[in-house]
Amino acid sequence: MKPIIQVALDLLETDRAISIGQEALEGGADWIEAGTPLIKSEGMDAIRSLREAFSGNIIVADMKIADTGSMEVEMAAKAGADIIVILGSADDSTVLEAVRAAKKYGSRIMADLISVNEPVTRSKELEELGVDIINVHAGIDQQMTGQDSLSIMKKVVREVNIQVAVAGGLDADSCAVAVQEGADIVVVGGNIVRSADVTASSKAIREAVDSPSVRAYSKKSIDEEIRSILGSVSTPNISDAMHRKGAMQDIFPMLAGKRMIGKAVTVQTFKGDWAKAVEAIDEAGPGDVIVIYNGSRHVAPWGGLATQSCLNKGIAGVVIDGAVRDIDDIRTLDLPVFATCHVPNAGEPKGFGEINAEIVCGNQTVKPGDYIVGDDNGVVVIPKEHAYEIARRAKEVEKTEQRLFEEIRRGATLSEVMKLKKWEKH
Ligand SMILES: O=C([C@H](O)CO)[C@H](O)[C@H](O)COP(=O)(O)O
Repeated sequence: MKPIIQVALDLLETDRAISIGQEALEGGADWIEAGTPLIKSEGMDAIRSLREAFSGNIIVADMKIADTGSMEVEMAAKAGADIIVILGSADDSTVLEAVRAAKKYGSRIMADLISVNEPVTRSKELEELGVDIINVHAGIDQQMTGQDSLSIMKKVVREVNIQVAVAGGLDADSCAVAVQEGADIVVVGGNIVRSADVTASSKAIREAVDSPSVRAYSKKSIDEEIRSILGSVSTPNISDAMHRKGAMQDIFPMLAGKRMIGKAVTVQTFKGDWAKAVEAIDEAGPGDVIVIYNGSRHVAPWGGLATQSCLNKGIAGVVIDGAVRDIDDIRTLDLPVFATCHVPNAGEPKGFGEINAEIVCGNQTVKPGDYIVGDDNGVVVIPKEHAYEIARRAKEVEKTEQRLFEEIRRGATLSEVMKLKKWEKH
């Protein structure tokens, strides 16, 4: 049987959900899911509206039922849902009540294994309890910390005889792997609904699940993955992902149009003393960013010769809380340089300070190995221990903005698209 694509409409407003759902169906999606955020935002009316708009399609209500199984299934079924989602971790009494109610109203039950400790054992129990579909799911917050659902899904498909769905940040490549490993249903949210071209994204997933064998899936190292994700987002996306933290203050690009991503080699120096700053070039390697605290706007610990030296070593860029000089040379060289200002005079190479100690640069703490990203907006520092999660969250921000941009391009204003008045704090 052809694999089923369930598009998860994780939006806050029904009107946007309907138009995005229509575009997803044009690309080849099969089932329409009223996402949990949509149901929480607009209630059963969201399901009613989707039922009306998509009369020929299966409607899944992602209720994530935790209790009162019968009552909540009845609500969703009467609103028009064909499949209703309960939490796999719900008590057996709730699951049984949900299953009984679903039978009464001619609906099916999908059990979501999000945060279930023993997913394989629980899947077998859920099958026994009468659930129709198991959904092996890494939740959106879990995905941001690197959890994925495919490895568990592979085990679950071998143990149960009911349909198995898989969800959790799936894209065309991972959908292809999922169906090759036996998934009957792929549930895709963000990678369809937050893309600028929903139809094209949905089509790419359709092609991937229909011809999965032609795709190669290569696993990157964590550092490669972090760098690759950070390479596709902006410093504003990262700042949003960090809840408006991480941006260096009073540090500006010295040349326009340069993007910089790398791991910090830190330098603490004092007012114009350029010895440690320049020695750090020899300590740093390809892909590193030298981050210097110098503390003077009037004497520079950095200039054109140091910049050229970095290029010889494949260093990714330089950030200076302080001044640079030789700005005319720096502008002709291909190295991203960020600093407080530029001045004519250098200091002296006295040798005070330290390389690779924790420093404060642009009013942000920077540890050796933290990820530093710079672009025309400025520089952000990402603590290394949270780099993967922040990169993933920044990517989600970027996807959301792409979709908003597209809707605004079609003629709406930002406040209209975001329903700003409705979502003001009361
Ligand atoms: O169920 C979901 C999540 O818990 C939010 O309610 C998502 O619909 C599901 O994870 C699919 O979305 P993506 O992970 O963005 O593909």
